[in-house]
Amino acid sequence: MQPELKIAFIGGGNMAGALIGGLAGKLTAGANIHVVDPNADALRRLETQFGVTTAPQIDDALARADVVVLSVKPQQMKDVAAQLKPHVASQLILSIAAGIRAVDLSRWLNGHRAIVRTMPNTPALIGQGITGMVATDGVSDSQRAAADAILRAVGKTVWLDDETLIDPVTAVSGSGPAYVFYFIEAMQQAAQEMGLSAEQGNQLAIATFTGAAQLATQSDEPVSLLRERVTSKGGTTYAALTSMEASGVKEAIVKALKAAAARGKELGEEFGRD
Ligand SMILES: NC(=O)C1=CN([C@@H]2O[C@H](COP(=O)(O)OP(=O)(O)OC[C@H]3O[C@@H](n4cnc5c(N)ncnc54)[C@H](OP(=O)(O)O)[C@@H]3O)[C@@H](O)[C@H]2O)C=CC1
Ligand SMILES: O=C(O)[C@@H]1CCC=N1
Repeated sequence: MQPELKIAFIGGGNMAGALIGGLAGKLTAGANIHVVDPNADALRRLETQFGVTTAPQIDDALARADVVVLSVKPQQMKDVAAQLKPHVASQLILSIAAGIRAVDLSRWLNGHRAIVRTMPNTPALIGQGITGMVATDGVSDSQRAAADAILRAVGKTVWLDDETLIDPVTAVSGSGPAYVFYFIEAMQQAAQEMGLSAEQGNQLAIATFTGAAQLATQSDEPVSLLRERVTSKGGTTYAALTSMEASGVKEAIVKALKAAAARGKELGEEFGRD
């Protein structure tokens, strides 16, 4: 534990809550985490659960932070940066927002150069997240290590050299848990339509995802080979995959992820303007 690392969160919503759950009392003491959010109920929950300090708006407490995590929606980022600007000096600014580019954050923060852009995901809540991250030139080695430690407290990290790759990361792993839940929902629906109970469908679909993901993680073989092993010639899996091919499921998934990446880029253009 780095008991002295002081982290401030601007925005105490879903993703910030997931990160704080992994950090408080583990990477740093809860009392070293400060959360700013206008919602009193959300702040009270975080105080009670993790022992963090809170405030309804940005104030001098931000100047004492080593790392300021920007965890508001992309649409809110420019206003937040304007409120934050007078309190920024040597802190590392760590953004988790989709779309918003480091160059825009830097401009809004008076040319601040220590910025890490990240894209985490909600399995961070149970320490199983994965985060794509990229650092600007002004980030020191110790700040980079601190950013990595923060995101590793809730899962794995993947560093990128090129900021434009954050949009594809957002499409794959940032939004990815939603596609998995969507696929599980479809399997649950099919199970029920074929006569299984909701509980049975739920259990079968979720355990299948967990088991297949663990198998893919632990296997040295490509997933395409793992898929082929399930697919007996002329059997049931073959029937299902042939039906999916005929419906263009893979093309639809590829198209959907490209739409997510395009939306990430668009969010940056839409909400990164002056
Ligand atoms: N959810 C996810 O799976 C992921 C989200 N992200 C990114 O994380 C960021 C947050 O997303 P998420 O947690 O889902 O969103 P939430 O809406 O749950 O959280 C944002 C919080 O910020 C608060 N807020 C608004 N304005 C301010 C302000 N001026 N000062 C302080 N707090 C403020 C909001 O309050 P109010 O509701 O009143 O506006 C809200 O509580 C987004 O930029 C998103 O792109 C990244 C990866 C995954
Ligand atoms: O949907 C979104 O815009 C955010 C970013 C990735 C996951 N949720």
